[in-house]
Amino acid sequence: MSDQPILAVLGAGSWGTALATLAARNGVPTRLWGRNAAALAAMAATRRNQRYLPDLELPAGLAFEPDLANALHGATIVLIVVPSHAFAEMLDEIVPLLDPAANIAWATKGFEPGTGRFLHELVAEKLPGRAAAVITGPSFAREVAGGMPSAVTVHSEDEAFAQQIATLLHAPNFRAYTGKDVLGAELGGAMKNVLAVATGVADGMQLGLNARAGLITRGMNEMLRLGVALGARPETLMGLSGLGDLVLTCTGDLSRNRRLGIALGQGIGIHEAVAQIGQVVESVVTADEVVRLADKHDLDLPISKGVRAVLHGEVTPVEGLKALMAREQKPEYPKGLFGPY
Ligand SMILES: NC(=O)c1ccc[n+]([C@@H]2O[C@H](COP(=O)([O-])OP(=O)(O)OC[C@H]3O[C@@H](n4cnc5c(N)ncnc54)[C@H](O)[C@@H]3O)[C@@H](O)[C@H]2O)c1
Ligand SMILES: O=P(O)(O)OC[C@H](O)CO
Repeated sequence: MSDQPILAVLGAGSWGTALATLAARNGVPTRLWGRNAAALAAMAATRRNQRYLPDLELPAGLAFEPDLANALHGATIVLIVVPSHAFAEMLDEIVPLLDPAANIAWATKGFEPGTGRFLHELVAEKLPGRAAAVITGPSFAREVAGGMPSAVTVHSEDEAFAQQIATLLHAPNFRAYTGKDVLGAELGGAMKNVLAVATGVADGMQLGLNARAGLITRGMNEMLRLGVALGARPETLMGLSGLGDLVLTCTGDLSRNRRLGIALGQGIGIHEAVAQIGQVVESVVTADEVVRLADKHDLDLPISKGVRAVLHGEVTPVEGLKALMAREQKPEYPKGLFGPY
């Protein structure tokens, strides 16, 4: 691992731009690649990402590179921040272009659509032998870009690589904790997007604060049950990557997934709601994959399943809520907090 990393950030939306800015401010040579060459040229000229983070002044040390091969040339760390539906394709594109010394990090939250495979599984399959780390946790790009205090996690089986990524991003108001539970960290970041839709729907229907707290807590239970079944560490799910991001996204109106839920709860159709948000709303694809994984492990996750059904228009939000409330009475933790479930 090189002591003087060169960073390529792939994905010039709000989160890729915010993370690239943190690294560049730390003096790390950083290139930001995006698929829209005109947008990159405008960023280079104005030092602003006008569409995604207009208030952020982009540091002088941040370079913009529309050519993927140039962006990757000599880069020793590649940080992928494209939406989950584009993740596998992005890996395929970079495989022949990577520097032999390059290690891989990502801040995408989600699964491979259609298979429920974790992003770390895709990285291991397509880029074997390279250190791999996920950056996740409660972090609205706009707040990070505005220098507001934030704490995230970096998980990797390679502790030195996790530490290197944490150091690369560290700032007076940006703190990264490290860990080794890549699966747990990824599961928390993906599932909270689905659960945020549920609380958003309830808030859009003006069901009150009791409903919101109930959904967050029972949602956390779903995250723990699926996580433990898949081999995640419960403490990862109870930490920043799980509970932390769940609370943020279920209560913070900057969350696009929460805003989607609010719109659905107000009777707005899904296509119109997603178009109004105008950015990536990961729950739209992630809900299917959470339910796929739950079915595979024979787990009943009623909130996640309800969100999936509402997103597909199979039930209305009112019908979805009625179904949740009509479930049979049972103990809160039939088999203890951490299972076995
Ligand atoms: N924005 C946040 O606060 C935040 C925080 C943590 C994690 N994330 C995660 O980061 C990922 C990216 O989200 P974002 O917020 O930056 O999204 P965004 O909507 O702000 O931007 C999406 C970017 O992805 C690009 N893109 C879309 N399809 C692409 C493709 N096929 N190939 C290459 N680029 C493509 C778009 O051009 C755009 O630049 C998501 O998984 C999201 O959950 C976002
Ligand atoms: O806007 P959301 O709902 O995609 O959430 C953004 C981040 O994942 C919050 O940690």
